[in-house]
Amino acid sequence: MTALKLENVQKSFGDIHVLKDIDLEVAEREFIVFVGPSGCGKSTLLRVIAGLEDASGGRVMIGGRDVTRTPPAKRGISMVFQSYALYPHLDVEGNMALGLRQAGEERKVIAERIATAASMLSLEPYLKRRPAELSGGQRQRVAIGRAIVRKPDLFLFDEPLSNLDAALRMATRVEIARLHRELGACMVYVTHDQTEAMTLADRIVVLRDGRIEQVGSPMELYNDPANQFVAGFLGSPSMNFLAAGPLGAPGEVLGIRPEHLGVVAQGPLRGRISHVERLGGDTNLLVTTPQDETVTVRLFGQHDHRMGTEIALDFDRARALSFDAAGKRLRP
Ligand SMILES: Nc1ncnc2c1ncn2[C@@H]1O[C@H](COP(=O)(O)OP(=O)(O)OP(=O)(O)O)[C@@H](O)[C@H]1O
Repeated sequence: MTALKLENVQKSFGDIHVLKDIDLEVAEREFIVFVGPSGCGKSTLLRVIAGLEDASGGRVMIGGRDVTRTPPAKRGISMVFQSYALYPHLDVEGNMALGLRQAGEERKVIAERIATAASMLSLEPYLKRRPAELSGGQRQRVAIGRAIVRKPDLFLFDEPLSNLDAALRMATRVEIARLHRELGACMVYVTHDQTEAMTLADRIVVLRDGRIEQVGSPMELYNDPANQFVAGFLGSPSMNFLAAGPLGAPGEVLGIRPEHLGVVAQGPLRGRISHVERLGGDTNLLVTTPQDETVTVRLFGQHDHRMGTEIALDFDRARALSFDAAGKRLRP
C-alpha cells in the first residue's frame, strides 16, 4: 500500500510560487529523504505533508486517505523538528506522554509505550529530568521518543541532526536507521546533509527551485544522475565538471568524480597542485589546469604530493558522464 501520495502539490506564499507540480508516491516502510539547496522548498513540502501549511493546490494522501484539508493532529503523523520543540516545564516522561494524554489514551497504555520508546532510545535514566538538564543529543532522542509513542502512520523529520556535533550526528544517524528497521514505519526526512541522505534513504528526492529534479535510490542518483545539477549535488568532494575540449564534442561538459581520477606519468589532463588536503584515510588534491579549471582528485590513503608540483592525471572513461551546455545528461 502507498503510505504517502502527493498529487500535483503546489504552494505559494503571496506571489512566490515555492512548490511546483510535486508528484510523489511513497511506499509503506520506505525511508524517503528530501535534499536540495537552501530555499528549494524542502521544509515547506514537509510542512504541507504535516498540515502545518495548507497546500495551494493538489492533494496530499496519507495511508490512502485524502488529508489535504485535515488538521495536523488528525493526519496520523509525528514530526521531529531541528529545534526539538520540547516543553521546558515537563520532564522527559511528561514530554513523551503529553500527546497521548491529550488524545485520551489510557494511563497503562501510555506507560507501556513510554517504557518501550525509552528502552529503544536508552532514555530510561533520564525520564525524570527536564530538557534543560539534558545534552542536545539526549533532547533530540526525547523528541524522537515523543514521535514514536504516538505510533504514527508516517514519521516526518525536519533536519533533526543539524544542531548536533559531528560525532553525535553520526551516532544519532545510525540510531535513526536502526529505529526505522525496528519500527518498520514510513519515514520522510529533510536534510541539506548529503551524507545523511545517502546513508539513510531508500530513495532520495532531489529538489531544486520548488520542483523535483530526480527521484531514485542513493546509488542510482550517484551513478546515473539525470542532469548536471543532481550529479553535482551528491558526492563529497563534488563531481568535477570540465569543458570536454579534445575529450568530447564542442560545448559538452565532462563530469568526472574525484575518486575516478588518478595521478599518472603521462595522461590526458595536466596541471599544478594548488592545494592538498590530508584527511588521514584519504588525500584530496586540488589541481589547476592550464585552462584555469580546478580539478579535485581523491586518492585513497596517504600520499606525499606537494603543492606547486606539476602532475598528469588520467580518469576512468567508462565512469565519466557527459552533459550538454544546459546541464542535461548526454547518454552514449
Ligand atoms: N511563511 C513564509 N512566507 C513567505 N515565504 C516563505 C515562507 N516559508 C518559506 N518561504 C520561502 O519559501 C522558499 C522555500 O523555503 P523552505 O524553508 O521550504 O526551503 P528549504 O529548502 O527548507 O531551505 P533550508 O535548507 O534553508 O531550510 C524560500 O524562498 C523561503 O523564503
